[in-house]
Amino acid sequence: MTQSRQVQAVLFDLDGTLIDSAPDLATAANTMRVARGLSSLPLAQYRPMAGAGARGMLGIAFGLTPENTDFNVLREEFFCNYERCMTQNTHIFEGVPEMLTTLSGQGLKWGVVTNKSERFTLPLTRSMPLFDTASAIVSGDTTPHAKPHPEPLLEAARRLGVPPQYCVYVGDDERDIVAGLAAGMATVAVTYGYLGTQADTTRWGAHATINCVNELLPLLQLAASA
Ligand SMILES: O=C(O)COP(=O)(O)O
Ligand SMILES: [Mg+2]
Repeated sequence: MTQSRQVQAVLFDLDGTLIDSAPDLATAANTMRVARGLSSLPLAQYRPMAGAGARGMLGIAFGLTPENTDFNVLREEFFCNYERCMTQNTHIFEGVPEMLTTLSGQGLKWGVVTNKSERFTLPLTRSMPLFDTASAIVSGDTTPHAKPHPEPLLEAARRLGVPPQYCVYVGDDERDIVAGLAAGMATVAVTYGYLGTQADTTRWGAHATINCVNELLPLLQLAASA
C-alpha cells in the first residue's frame, strides 16, 4: 500500500475472494448442457470465468453473450439451477476464517460487497457461520447500481459507520478495483481465487496485489503504520 491511512474496516468481494463458488456455478451451467444432450465441461474450463457469474458461465457453456436475444431466458434457467446447488460444493478459501478472526480481534470491522444478487447472497452467507460476524453484506441489487459503480461500496461503508477513506476493498476482478478506487478506498487485488498468479492485475491500478490470503494482514498492518 502506498498511501498512509488508518485502516478501520476491510470490505471483501465474495466470489473468488472469500469463497470458491466455481464448482457450483459450473454445475448449474453443466445441468443446462446435459438437459440439451451435450456433455458436461470440466471445471477447469469454467473456472477462469467464474468471477463473471452467470454471464461467464453461459459464455463458456454455450458461447452466449448478453447481446443474444435469448440470453435473459437462459440466464434465468441458470439462476434456477444455481439456486438448487449453490451450497453443495462451495467452500471458503483456506486461511480466510483465521484472517477474519484476526481482523476482528484487532478491532477492525469487516463486510462483504458482491455483485451476486440478494436472492443468492443471503441464503449462501446464512448457510456459512463465518458470515455471522460480518458487519455489512451488500449485494449487486441492494443499491440501484452494482460494481464497478462505487455505490454498493459506499453503502457498505455507511452501514459500517466508517468513512470510505478508512476502508480497504479486497477483490479478484478489475471491476472491484475500479469500484474501490471510485469510492475513495484503498484497494487490494487477489489472484488466488479464479485468476491464478499469472494474471496481470497491475493495469487494474490496485494499491497492492496478493497471491494468497495470508499476505493480507501484513499488508494492512503496514498500511496502518505507514
Ligand atoms: O456473481 C457475480 O456476478 C460475481 O460475484 P462477486 O462480485 O462476489 O465476485
Ligand atoms: Mg469476485
